[in-house]
Amino acid sequence: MALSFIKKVFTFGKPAEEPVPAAVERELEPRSRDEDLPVADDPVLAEEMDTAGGPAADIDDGGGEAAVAEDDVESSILPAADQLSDMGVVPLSLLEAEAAAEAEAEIQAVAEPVAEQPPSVPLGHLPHEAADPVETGALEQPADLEEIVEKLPEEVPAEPEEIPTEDDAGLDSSSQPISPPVGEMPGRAEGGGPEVEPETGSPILPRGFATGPKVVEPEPVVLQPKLSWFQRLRNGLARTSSQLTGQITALFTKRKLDDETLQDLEDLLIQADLGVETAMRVTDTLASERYGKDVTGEDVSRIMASEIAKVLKPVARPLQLDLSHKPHVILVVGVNGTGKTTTIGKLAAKLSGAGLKVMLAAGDTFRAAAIEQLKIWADRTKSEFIGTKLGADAAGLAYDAFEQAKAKKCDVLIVDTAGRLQNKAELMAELEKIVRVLGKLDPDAPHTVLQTLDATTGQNALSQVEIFRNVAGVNGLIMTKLDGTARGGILVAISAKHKLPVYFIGVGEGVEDLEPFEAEDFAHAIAGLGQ
Ligand SMILES: Nc1nc2c(ncn2[C@@H]2O[C@H](COP(=O)(O)OP(=O)(O)OP(=O)(O)O)[C@@H](O)[C@H]2O)c(=O)[nH]1
Repeated sequence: MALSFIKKVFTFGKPAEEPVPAAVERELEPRSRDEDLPVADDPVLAEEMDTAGGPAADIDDGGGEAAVAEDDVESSILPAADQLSDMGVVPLSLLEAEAAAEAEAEIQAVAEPVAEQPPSVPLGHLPHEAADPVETGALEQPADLEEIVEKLPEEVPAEPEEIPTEDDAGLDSSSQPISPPVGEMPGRAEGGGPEVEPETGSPILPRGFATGPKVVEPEPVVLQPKLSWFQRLRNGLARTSSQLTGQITALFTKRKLDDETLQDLEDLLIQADLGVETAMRVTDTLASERYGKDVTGEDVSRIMASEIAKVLKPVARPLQLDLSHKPHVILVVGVNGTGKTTTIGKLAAKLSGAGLKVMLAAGDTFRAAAIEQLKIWADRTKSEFIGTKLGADAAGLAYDAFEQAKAKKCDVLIVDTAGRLQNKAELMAELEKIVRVLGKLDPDAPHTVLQTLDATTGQNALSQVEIFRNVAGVNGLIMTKLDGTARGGILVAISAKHKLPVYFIGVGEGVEDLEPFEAEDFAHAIAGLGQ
């Protein structure tokens, strides 16, 4: 390499009449052969630039040592100036040397951009719309470019490098971009998550896949809008109301109100558990107002809501607490699973939240889980708690509870009882005993006997009230599980028949899902109307 530069910078032409001395020729001859010189990797451009005064320092191909070695070689093979003249060697002029160096630099300047053509935009594959910069003259092509390119076959790929496509990987690329969009890049978590260093040599994956460690996204905080009680009631009664109003609308589509439609409506309302009495009230009112006229489903819903409200108003009463009694005793009874324990917890939350001192007594001595469940509610609601061992006498516990509540000056004592089927005489007798024992401690106790009713049981709830009323003297009702049932109409039938106060209704398992019973709200919700 250095030798080629030397060849360019120095002319070895000598006057013919002055032959080179044989000794000198011998000394020069072996060193004039390229193969005898140490050769760097890039024998043409970089080193020549270096020697020609170009930016040698910038071109460090890692062969620094080689360059130093070449310098040594050059100095060892370069004859001194006076020696050259002695040898008849005539140095090129400075201008000639510069011209040679410039020529080499030009070759490199032209060659480099060609060699750096991005493989993804191959020549000849420009879109037709895009003007060819060479054709338009925007990019002036050097006249000798072809020649230069020919000289550098290894540096200019004849064919552009193909980017491997999904086809190459045996995958369908018909609708695939060559570069997958952000989020589908290998090594990048989907959804633009934190970037993950792609593994070297990782394959191009189909859409919907990503490589790298699983990125755990933080749980999005979903703020639930706070619903009003009426909204929750409507949601809870949605199944009941949609079934009812759907059937009514179907019945009154393009029909005048006649005897037949009235009879159909009455049947429909009875099947919806509203009870015969309420069904007849609705049809009578409808007939008196609209007989022989066109009637819409909404007309019927409004009249139905109005009649239901009339039935419910007398029973929608607040639970009266006589706080002259310390404690006011509430005995909670009902069939298994109707929601006694849960309802006690919800009531305790309301009462202790209002500043009353409450004691909860675990009178369901049949179920260990029931005792534990009530203890949890007592802790949650900061209420006093009294329990006994499994299988112990429930009446005895009721007695102890009253004594303790009195001693602790509790305002309210709520006694849980075991669920029992109304036809189990033995269990019903035990319930009677609890009532008797409490009556011995305070002639008015229990002051309130609350029965929980599960709305999903439908017509069966009517007979449950009948029996518990006779055995335990039930004097108030709470209907639970009005949410998710299509049988909410049963509350209307029970109210019409027993005329017992309905204090609260439950529309869910949460502590806030128990609210005072409001006749108008319930009537509107069940008829699918607004407040
Ligand atoms: N969806 C819904 N579930 C309720 C409601 N009230 C109570 N529950 C659920 O009904 C189930 C039974 O409730 P409990 O309070 O254990 O009933 P219980 O009458 O004490 O049961 P026993 O001790 O077996 O007699 C529980 O899973 C409660 O969470 C309500 O209003 N709506």
